[in-house]
Formats: sequence, C-alpha cells, structure tokens
Amino acid sequence: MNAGGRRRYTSEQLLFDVPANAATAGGAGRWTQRGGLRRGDGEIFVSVDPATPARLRGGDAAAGESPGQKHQLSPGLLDLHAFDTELIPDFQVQGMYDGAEKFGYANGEGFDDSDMSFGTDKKMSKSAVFAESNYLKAFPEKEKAAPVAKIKVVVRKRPLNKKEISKKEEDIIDIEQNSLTVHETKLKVDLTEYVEKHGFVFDAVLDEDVSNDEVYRETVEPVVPAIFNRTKATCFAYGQTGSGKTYTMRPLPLKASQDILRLMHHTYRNQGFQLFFSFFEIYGGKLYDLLNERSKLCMREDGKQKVCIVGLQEYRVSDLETIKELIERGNATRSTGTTGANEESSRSHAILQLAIKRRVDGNESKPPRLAGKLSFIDLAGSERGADTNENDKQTRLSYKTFYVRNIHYVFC
Ligand SMILES: Nc1ncnc2c1ncn2[C@@H]1O[C@H](COP(=O)(O)OP(=O)(O)OP(=O)(O)O)[C@@H](O)[C@H]1O
Repeated sequence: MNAGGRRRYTSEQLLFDVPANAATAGGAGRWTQRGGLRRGDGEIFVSVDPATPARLRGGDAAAGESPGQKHQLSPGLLDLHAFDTELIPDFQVQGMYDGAEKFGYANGEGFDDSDMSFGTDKKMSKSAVFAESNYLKAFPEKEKAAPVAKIKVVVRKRPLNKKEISKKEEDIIDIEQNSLTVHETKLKVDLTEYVEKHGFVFDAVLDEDVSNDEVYRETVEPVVPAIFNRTKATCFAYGQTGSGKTYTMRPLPLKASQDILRLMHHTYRNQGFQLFFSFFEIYGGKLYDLLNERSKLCMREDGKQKVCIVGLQEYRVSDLETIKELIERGNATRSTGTTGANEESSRSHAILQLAIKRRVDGNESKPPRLAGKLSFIDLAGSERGADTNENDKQTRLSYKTFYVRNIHYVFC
C-alpha cells in the first residue's frame, strides 16, 4: 500500500474475472488501530470466495504484479462465473421505451431459463395497495437511456456508534467527492507518533450523513431499466462485521421493486412482463429457502455448466405490499448471531432475487422466459479474531481480511 499515494478502484480497474454486474471486492490496506480503525495487515482483493481471495486484475504493484497480470478467481459456492450472466451494455440501453418487438422475444431470442430449476411458481394474489397512478408516475429522464457501467464500486461510511463514541475513538476517515483519506497513526522508533495518510478513489464515496435513498439512487436505480433488456445485475455489500452492510442492503430490494413495478405498469404495460421473487441463504456451506420454512436447497450444475438451485420457491408478485411481506418474512428467518462488533450480526449470505420474466408471444401455455434479473446479496459479516466472542464460535466465517471498521463497499 503506497503511503500517501492514491489508488483508484473504479469500474475501469474492476473489470476482473467476474461476470457482468456481479463482483466483490473489499479490504483495506495495512491499517493501524486508531479511533475507528483496527490493527492488522490487509489487501485489496476481488473474490467471491472470501477465504481465498484473488487480486484485482489491475495488479498490485507492491506485490510485484504487473497491471496486466490476470488473477484467477477460485471456484466457490458463490462462483458467479457459473451463472449465465449477460453484460450490461456500456452503450445506451436498447429497447427502453421501444416496442416489444425490439426485444426479439417473438423470435425466441430472449433469455432462456428453461434449464433453471426453480421450484413451482406460487401465485400470491393480493390486492394492490399502491395505486396505479403511483406506477404511472413518469420515470425520470435519466432512466430512459442512461449508460450503465459494468461494475460500480461505492463506499459508504457509517457514523461512529455509541460504543465507539463512549470509548472516545476518533473518526479518522475524511471524504472528498469520490475519494477518501485514512489517517493512520504510527509510531516512530523513538515512540513519537506521526500520521500517515492513505488516499483511495472509488466510483462514489458516500459520507455518514447520506440517506438510504441516496445510496439507492447512486447504486441500484441506474441498473433497474437494464434488467428488462436481457441483463442480470447483482448488488452486494462487503465489509467488516458491524460496518453497516445490512443497514445499507435492506431497503434496496423494496425500492428496486417499486421501480420495476412502475416500469412494468407504465413503460412496459401490456407487454407480458412478470416479476418473480425468491430469497435464500447460504449458511455453513448449505442453502436454505428463506420463504419456505428454511427448507434445504441443492445447488447443482447442469450439463451446460449452469447453476441450478433445486427446490427454490419463486413467488410471482405484482404489488409492493406482497414484496414487503416476503422481504420481512425472509429477513426474520435469516440466521443471525452476535459478534464483538455487532449484536445482531448476519451469519449467513442472503440472496434475494427479483426475476423479470416474459411470456413468449403471449402464449399462456408456455412457461415465461427469463428477461433479466436483479440480485441482492447481503454477505455475512467477517471479523478479525479480536472481534470474535464466545457466541461467534458456532457461526463465524473464516475470513482472512482486515477492514476499516466503519466503512464498507457496495457493488453494483
Ligand atoms: N449509515 C448508518 N447510519 C446509522 N447507523 C448505521 C449505519 N450503518 C450501520 N448502522 C448501524 O450499525 C449497526 C451495525 O450495522 P449492520 O448490522 O448493518 O452491520 P453489518 O455490516 O451488516 O454487520 P454484520 O456483518 O455483522 O451482519 C446497526 O445497529 C446499524 O443500525
């Protein structure tokens, strides 16, 4: 880690070996405890398997890697390579505000999810609580044809919590537009203190006073229109236990659903789009359906190397109130525990999926085909040994990274 230098982690640099719109990265470099920081070495890495990180394609100069050096992602349970994922086009989103024929579904060119082994669709008919007029609210101009980056890395800083304030810990992170500076206190050999500054640049950096609405606008909102156009997008948060991942992720699916429903009922009205909802967790290496009494699921790979989640219940949804209920039900079922840094710590990885499907030629007898998908992943908290207490032992995950305690990353 270059003291005083700035490292930029942007969509440009994060074009690593993870399929479009699904990526993880995180970590922090060589922090020393001071205020909100923890002591320990660390590195920026990109990995879907936290225990076996792969570095950024951009290379780590400190580790003697060249920028072009390619890094392998180790296969893991959440190996997103295995998903058949379309790239979000860098160019203008095609088909937005165009007629249905532009999608090519009539010619059978749409996403084919026929080999995705989801469970039986369960219709949950509920009277819509949100008036049609709400859906018909015009979408902002910027959503009509906004170019969307393949990967966007956003950092959110949370305020110091009561415990940190009571211990008179200092806030050592300064934020300026899309960059942040960490002030690391070090000791010279004669034991006098000095401060080393570490600068980092991201696609966006959100300060502690930023609302969840603003987080949504910065991260998920721009990709919502693209999922109507053969795109699978993933948003997830990554960071140390207690850094605010769940706080950040929880409101996003409902906000996205609201926009999706609005698009379905307005822009794509009468075009046969349907919204499906599913929610499962990965806990201790096993999969559980959070909407079906935590029944055990199997993740399998089919002959085309596509990942199938066998037995996962998908619910067709058409109103926000139902989606809200499903989200609450899933969250309530999710495995939690207590860590030294967070009383209610997520102990599992939770994956919430909003799938857009469409009937081919309006044919009711054929199952609808996948048009696009938006996934939200709230990763389980990771902690240093020092953050682990007795309660953690059953549940803790073996992450080998170190973090600034009150910042985390959101990827979209
Ligand atoms: N931006 C924020 N503003 C105010 N409070 C926050 C913010 N972020 C997090 N918090 C609070 O900090 C605590 C820890 O947050 P949260 O549970 O989201 O962390 P986490 O990263 O998901 O932890 P874990 O990985 O252990 O599940 C919660 O009480 C939450 O309300």
